[in-house]
Amino acid sequence: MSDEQVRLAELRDEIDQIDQKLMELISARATCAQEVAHVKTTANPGQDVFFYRPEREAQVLRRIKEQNPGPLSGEEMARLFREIMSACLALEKPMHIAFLGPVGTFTQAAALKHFGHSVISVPLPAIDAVFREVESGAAHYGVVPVENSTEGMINHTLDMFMSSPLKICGEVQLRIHHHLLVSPKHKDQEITRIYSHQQSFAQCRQWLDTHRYGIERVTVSSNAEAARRAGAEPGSAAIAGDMAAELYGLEKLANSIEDRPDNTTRFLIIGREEVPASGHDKTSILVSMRNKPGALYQLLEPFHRHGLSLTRIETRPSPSGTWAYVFYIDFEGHMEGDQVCKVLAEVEDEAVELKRLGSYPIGVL
Ligand SMILES: O=C(O)C(=O)C[C@]1(C(=O)O)C=C[C@@H](O)C=C1
Repeated sequence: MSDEQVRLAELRDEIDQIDQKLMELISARATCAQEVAHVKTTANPGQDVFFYRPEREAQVLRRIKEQNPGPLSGEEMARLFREIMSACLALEKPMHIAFLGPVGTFTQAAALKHFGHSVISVPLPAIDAVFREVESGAAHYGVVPVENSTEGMINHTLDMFMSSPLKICGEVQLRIHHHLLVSPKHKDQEITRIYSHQQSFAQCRQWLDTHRYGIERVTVSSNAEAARRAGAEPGSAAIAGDMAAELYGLEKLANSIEDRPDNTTRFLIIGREEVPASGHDKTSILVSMRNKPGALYQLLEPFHRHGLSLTRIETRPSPSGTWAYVFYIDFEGHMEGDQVCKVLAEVEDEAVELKRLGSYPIGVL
């Protein structure tokens, strides 16, 4: 055997022994999680038991990122633990996660990033269908897009909160890379039509105008549907992400064609219960104010006075009447905190209506 072969054999032997220990430790962790489930169930007989604990998961993942010794990056290590926790949770209770489908969309990628791969993911055709699935109890949680860094808010999601009793339980951000995709079967044919979702066309507008000017752009209901069509129709291409490309066996004609290199979409996790504080949280509310001078100042002033940082404010037309508005506000802090309680009490005094959409851990992954 050469020196190289001897050294490789030694190192592989070492890796085998480490893997054995890792396996034993992961199994011990999984047994612990089963015991946690037993404690939760026996402490709440006949009641709805919440096996998924977003605040605890956020604390675990934050600690892993902070204490990670390297050489793997904190993100990489957290991703591995994300999957371990996902498998442990599935042992406690398999989670049904509804998402804006079909299979292969960025929303599915966001759901898997947030919950890990050991969930049962349920694709639904529209944002309101995801809300309904969770409201009815058919799914434990739902995942819907809420804003994109290039294109702004997804108003349909915001508007759903006006009437839905659901709570926001978490958030997850996903870097969105779009590719120009074709079927390997038809790749020699001239492209006369490009399919994509309207948001993706908007996020790649400049690239398309420069590189594929004049080619027909056909808007479809999702990127995954665009990929499906490009796979079936000669002379067509799709703009979609990696998951859709893989699902329909498409090839990349051009990689990462989004106009802004930091193109990111934020998704919300919706559920039926409130989430306790994790130590690094955000709160979302909907507020409608009387239509009078200084109303917006009056709404925002308590946040400034109590030192609460606003991360977003959006205005939406109120369903109650013409020229009336509802403000959708995100800020740092948890509803269990003193400062947040004081601010919300003051806002409530002045508002026509205040709806607490939820406090939830700031995205870790
Ligand atoms: O700590 C809990 O409550 C658990 O159920 C354990 C555990 C874990 O594997 O660490 C699993 C699922 C929860 O979402 C959070 C954490």
